Amino acid sequence: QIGILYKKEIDFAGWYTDVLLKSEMMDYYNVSGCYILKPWSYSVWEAVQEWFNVQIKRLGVENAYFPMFVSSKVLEREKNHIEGFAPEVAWVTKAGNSDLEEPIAIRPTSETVMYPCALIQTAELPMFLTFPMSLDYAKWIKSHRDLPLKLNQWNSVVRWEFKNPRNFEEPFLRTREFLWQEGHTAHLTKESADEEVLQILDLYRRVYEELLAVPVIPGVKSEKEKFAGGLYTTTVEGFIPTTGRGIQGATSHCLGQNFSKMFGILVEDPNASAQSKEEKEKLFTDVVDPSAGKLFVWQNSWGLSTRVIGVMVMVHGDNKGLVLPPRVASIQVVVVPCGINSKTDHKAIFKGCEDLVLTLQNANIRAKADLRDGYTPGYKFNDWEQKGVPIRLEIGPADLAKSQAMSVRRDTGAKAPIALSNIAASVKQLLDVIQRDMFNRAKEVFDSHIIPVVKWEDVVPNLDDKNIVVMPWCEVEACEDDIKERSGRSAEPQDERAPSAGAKSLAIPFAQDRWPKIEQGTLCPACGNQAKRWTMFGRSY
Ligand SMILES: O=C(C[C@H]1NCCC[C@H]1O)Cn1cnc2c(c1=O)CCCC2
Ligand SMILES: [Mg+2]
Repeated sequence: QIGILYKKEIDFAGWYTDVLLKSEMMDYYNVSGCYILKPWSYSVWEAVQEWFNVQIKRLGVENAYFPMFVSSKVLEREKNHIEGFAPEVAWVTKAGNSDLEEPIAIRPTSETVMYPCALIQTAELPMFLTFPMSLDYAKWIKSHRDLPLKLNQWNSVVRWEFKNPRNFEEPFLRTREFLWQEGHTAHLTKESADEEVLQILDLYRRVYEELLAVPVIPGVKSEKEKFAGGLYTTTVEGFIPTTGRGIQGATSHCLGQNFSKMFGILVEDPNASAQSKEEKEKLFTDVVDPSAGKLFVWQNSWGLSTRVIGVMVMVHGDNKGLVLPPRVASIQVVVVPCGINSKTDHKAIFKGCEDLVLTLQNANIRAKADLRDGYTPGYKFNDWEQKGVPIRLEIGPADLAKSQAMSVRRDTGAKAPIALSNIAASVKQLLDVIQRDMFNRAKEVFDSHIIPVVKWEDVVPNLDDKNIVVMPWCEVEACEDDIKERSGRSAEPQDERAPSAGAKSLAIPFAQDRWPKIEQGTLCPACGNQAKRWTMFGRSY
């Protein structure tokens, strides 16, 4: 590889795909909107999975696997869940040369795969469903004692994103198939569901901040931006400084009882009086009367996808390529032999490199020696810098003589000799410093691009200056439509490739105390209604 050909701040799209290709994270595929995740990026996803799995299992979540196919009858059952999304659903209509009786959808998400009814809720269902079918989800919910039910899937989903030609698909950020985890839980009470929504959202915050060194802002979505099938949506919002656009990092929704009412997921109400015999009988008639001491369960669903990889690349990458946070780097330290020529004893140097790698590996540091023949040290330096390896250790005759290695940080380029004695502890410490510095730098950039705005005329200039604005906002849905409309035009001549689209509400941050308390009489800058909470608005992915 001859280095990254694009400059991040000049041609961001070109830079992004060049970095993904040259670092060997991704490769193109001949179905548009689909990409290959090569080991260098898949190992980042594995690091996220390993950490997240430990955390959700502590919360009592169990992993399961459901079919990827959904019948149209079931998919279109929860009306407002599907409306607006329909164009994105991919369908199987044939097997071999014969058409299928009924087209079958490929899951775009699995609510309608996992929640189909078990008990009757209306006579409209075909007869074969009028017996207590053990159909998936509700089968696990025979009694309130089975609650809370907490399942998660690691899988891929398909959304046939149709794009206007200008908006190229972006690998990891928006693809037609992507990997994610989708958690789906059922609770007896709203309180139990509410608590879990926030527990999961904080795990998402930690995936970004502690593993990927990417700062995010947790908050709640506006009514317009929330998941239409749910009760409310919480989110962790990220920021891509190069474009000044916000990006939804992951979402944790409370679905309320919307889906349980639609799919008839009922349990007997533990507080209801002991049901009479005939009331129990009633359950298996053709109409379930929820008032018969039954209650619809409260549900959550939450998802984080391989989008996290794209955000990490965009936030940390530079004009030499990828910059990996140590916590998710599959190689944290690369050892490169130097100063080898006809006069030097390269065997001793290679041995020194191999011993050093073993010492580091024994301390659980992911280290590798690059002893490839036929490549100069300079070539190797460039190669590993492109791949974003956090630390390079150079070992030459002079270093060996002084029993030291020359360390080079990928994030800042800083060089410093490190004594070989106790080198594992020093390298561990340096990795921690790199992880923390990467986060702190990104946080400082994010924070300095969130501009509090109380007058409308300050909105568009700040957006055009690649910022997010935070406003004391009225939370009126019509006002949000108006803001999107009015913030589309930009004072600057439009960059024909990335039109300055209107600003959407990104989140209502939970941490309102970053900004002055909103008093009676503080008016929404867009419409003049009484403001309620500080809300982030920005152009977004
Ligand atoms: O997927 C969700 C909600 C929920 N699904 C599970 C994980 C968390 C969360 O994303 C929202 N959603 C987004 N996009 C689509 C759908 C959809 O329901 C359904 C049809 C195709 C496109
Ligand atoms: Mg979508």
